This record gives sequence, structure tokens and C-alpha cells, in this order.
Amino acid sequence: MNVIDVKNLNFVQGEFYLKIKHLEIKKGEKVALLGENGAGKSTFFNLISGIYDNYEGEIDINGKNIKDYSSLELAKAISYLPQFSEIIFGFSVFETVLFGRYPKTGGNYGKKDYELTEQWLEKLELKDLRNRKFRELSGGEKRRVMLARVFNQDSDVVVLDEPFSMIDVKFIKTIRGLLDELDKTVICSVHDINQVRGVCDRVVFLKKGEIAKSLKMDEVTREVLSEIFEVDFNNINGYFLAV
Ligand SMILES: Nc1ncnc2c1ncn2[C@@H]1O[C@H](COP(=O)(O)OP(=O)(O)OP(=O)(O)O)[C@@H](O)[C@H]1O
Repeated sequence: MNVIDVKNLNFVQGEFYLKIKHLEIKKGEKVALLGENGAGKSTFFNLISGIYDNYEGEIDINGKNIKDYSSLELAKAISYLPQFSEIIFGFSVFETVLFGRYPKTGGNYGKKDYELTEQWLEKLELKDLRNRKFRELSGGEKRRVMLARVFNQDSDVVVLDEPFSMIDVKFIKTIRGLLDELDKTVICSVHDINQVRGVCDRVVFLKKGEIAKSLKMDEVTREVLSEIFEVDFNNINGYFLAV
């Protein structure tokens, strides 16, 4: 079954055009979205998450047009880690992660919600930060909190815009492990394909607002990467390095 079906999507943003004729993502698939700066990755995520609604075409999640979902229903179906997130109010780390449970509970948090929140705090090593204000954390700490909150939302589809940005090497390993074991449909943008090797099954390449290629991870070659990013790549024991 397709969890996401995109048909004849056309979106204009200033000088930029995003055009996706057809994209299907199956239940349980883990898809990496790659493309140069400005290719349209964040724009695509804002569209499938229902943030932008002034587009032509249709986006279905679980067989239903996202325009026919209420915002709470949509948040049960899809969670989204945007490229940048700020929380200006003085919420603590614990509260910020707990609020991921809002779509499923309407704010009536019970034992299960507190337990799940504790689990995600533990998995992202945030327990020592639990009482700190979100807005007073470092960039990488904030990123881990927002990831914990997205995972805590427990939606069918998890959309992550550059989940590894600002994250140190130890936590890149942790987050790769969490993504690998996550029993969800995942779409995540990355700049370094090596970070999702062994985690994502498929790579969709965007170029200038269109899908240039959609390949299984093991079909990606240095020639493909060179064509997309317009720089040469070496393949060193399965890892790609721009040269
Ligand atoms: N609010 C806006 N108004 C007009 N143009 C915009 C707006 N936001 C983004 N754009 C343009 O839309 C295009 C796609 O931007 P988008 O943020 O989707 O790219 P991206 O692939 O996520 O890039 P990056 O890798 O740099 O994060 C870019 O040319 C950008 O300049």
C-alpha cells in the first residue's frame, strides 16, 4: 500500500517552481531526499506536511487527500522536523517532548504519554536536560529535543528535514540507529548520502524543483552523484566523497 501518493503537483514560490508529476512512497519505506541547495527539499516537505496549501495537484496520505484532513488528524498521520525550529515560550525540554503527544491526546496526557516521553528522552540522552528551557539549549541539543518530540508523536509518516544538521558524530550514530529500528515510513533530507547508507532503502534526487532520479540505495553510483551535484565523487569502500 502507498502511504504517500503525489500526483501532478505544481507549486510556485517566487521565481521557484516545484513540479512533481508522480511520487509514491510505500508503507515502511525509508526514503532519502537529496539535492543541491535550493533544489526544493524543504518546499516539498512543507507541501506534504500540509503547511503550504496553495498548490495544484493532489497529495494523498493513507489514500486520503491531505486537504480533507483536520489539522489534528493530519498530525496523527505525519510528523515533521523542519530545518529550523524555535520555541520562544519558556517550555522545558520535558514539556517540549511531551507536547509531541498532543495530536493523539488533545492535551489529556496519561501514564502512557509520560512513559513514552521518558523513553524518547532516554534514547536521545536528554534526561539531564529535562528541566532546562528549550530556548536556552545549544543548536545540537535543540535538534535532539525536536527529534525526540517528532518520534514521540508516533505518526505513520515521519518527515525529517536534515535530521543530522548541528548533530555531533556520536549522536549521528545514535540517530542513525533510531531511524534504522523505527517501524515507520520515513522521508528525510540529507546533504551527505553516507549518513543514510544502511538506513534508507531509496534515494529520490531533486534538481531544480523536479525529481531527477529515484533509485534504490545500492543503485547510487559516483556518476549519479556527480550528475546531480555537478562535482566529482570518489567511492571509497562504499562511502562517497566529493573531490
Ligand atoms: N518564502 C519564499 N519565497 C520565495 N522563494 C522561496 C521562499 N522560500 C524558499 N524559496 C526558494 O525556493 C527554492 C527552494 O527552496 P528550498 O528551501 O525548498 O530548498 P532546499 O532544497 O531545501 O535547499 P537547502 O538544501 O538549501 O535547504 C529556493 O530557490 C529558495 O530560494
